[in-house]
Amino acid sequence: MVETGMKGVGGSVCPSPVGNKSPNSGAEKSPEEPKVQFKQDLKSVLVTSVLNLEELDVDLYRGTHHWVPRTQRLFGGQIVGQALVAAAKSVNDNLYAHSLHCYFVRAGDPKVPVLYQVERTRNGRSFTVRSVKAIQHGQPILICQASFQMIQPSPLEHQFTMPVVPQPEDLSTVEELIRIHLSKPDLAEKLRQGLNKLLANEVPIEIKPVQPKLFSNFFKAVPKKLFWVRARGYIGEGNMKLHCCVAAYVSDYAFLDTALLPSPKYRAQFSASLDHAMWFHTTFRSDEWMLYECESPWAGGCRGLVQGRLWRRDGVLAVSCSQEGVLRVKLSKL
Ligand SMILES: CC(C)(COP(=O)(O)OP(=O)(O)OC[C@H]1O[C@@H](n2cnc3c(N)ncnc32)[C@H](O)[C@@H]1OP(=O)(O)O)[C@@H](O)C(=O)NCCC(=O)NCCSC(=O)CCCCC(=O)O
Repeated sequence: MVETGMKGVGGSVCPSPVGNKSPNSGAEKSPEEPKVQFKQDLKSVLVTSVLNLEELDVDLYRGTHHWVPRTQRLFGGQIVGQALVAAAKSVNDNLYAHSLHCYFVRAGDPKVPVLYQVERTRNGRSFTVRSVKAIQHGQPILICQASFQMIQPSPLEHQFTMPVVPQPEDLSTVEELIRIHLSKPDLAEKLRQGLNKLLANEVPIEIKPVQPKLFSNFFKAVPKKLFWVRARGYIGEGNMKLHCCVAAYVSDYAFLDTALLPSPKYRAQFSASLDHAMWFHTTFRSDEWMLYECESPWAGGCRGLVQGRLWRRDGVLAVSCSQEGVLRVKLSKL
């Protein structure tokens, strides 16, 4: 794993301890307060496998796959998460990722592992930069630059306000929503097959949509969506570097399709993320519910731009993300 031990990161936005507490936590419990859901004590596969890179040589690592999207190209979030693990292994313990910028230059092949080659670009007094190349078949599939900083508290602080939404305990998971659809006797056979395939997915992320109907992509809507998200399984407190790598994995999921929301008459024939950028603002736990606020300010030229914010439950903005993806669409038959 990246590093072990209890470490904080950032702290400039909110010097609160690691963890995503509900806005009411610490206060006396009111009868309306939702019950806290405890996770199974099963370690997240993201920690035990996906982000657990094998060290082959100095600054050279190998990563394997767990879940592969139906497109049969490697999941972008997996490659970014693994690249960040590789980069983080070469920086001092007192440095934490504050941003990364990646280009997906070739489709990842799920049949072979990915090699991660780290270049120690610069070690500064406060900031340290690493460049990582993800390689398959001797060619780069991703180029990534990650910047790390030592903790530097600052009086300069502000953040947007978290949207007010229902708490995850009051919402259904994607799987629960799919099962409700599947129980409808008049469901078209093609849709039933598609939903069953989705259920068989072993994506190591749990999602609770705030507006479930937007997840079906059948309704015209402004290009904004909100969902609660967390890593499946337990990761635990204390390894902020690892939580950032898991957030990198999570942040690419269900992100780009925000750009399709205003155009339900089209469906993506070919979609793939072209680039992905992240900014880590403060401490959080990626195995606890975070609100992912996604919006697409623009689409055109067979591309879509999406921007996202990952909020801790206590209203602290933890991570910001941006991505442009290629979106080639065709008229939807449904
Ligand atoms: C394909 C990328 C983006 C670059 O494209 P291009 O330079 O065009 O590459 P080619 O290899 O020449 O073409 C690829 C593919 O596209 C077809 N193509 C190209 N141009 C056109 C055109 N003008 N009109 C129609 N079709 C065109 C071309 O024929 C090829 O089709 P194919 O033969 O059927 O393959 C390239 O840079 C790339 O692949 N980059 C990697 C992108 C990537 O893998 N990103 C990460 C994965 S995406 C992801 O994980 C999203 C999350 C999914 C999970 C979820 O939310 O559910």
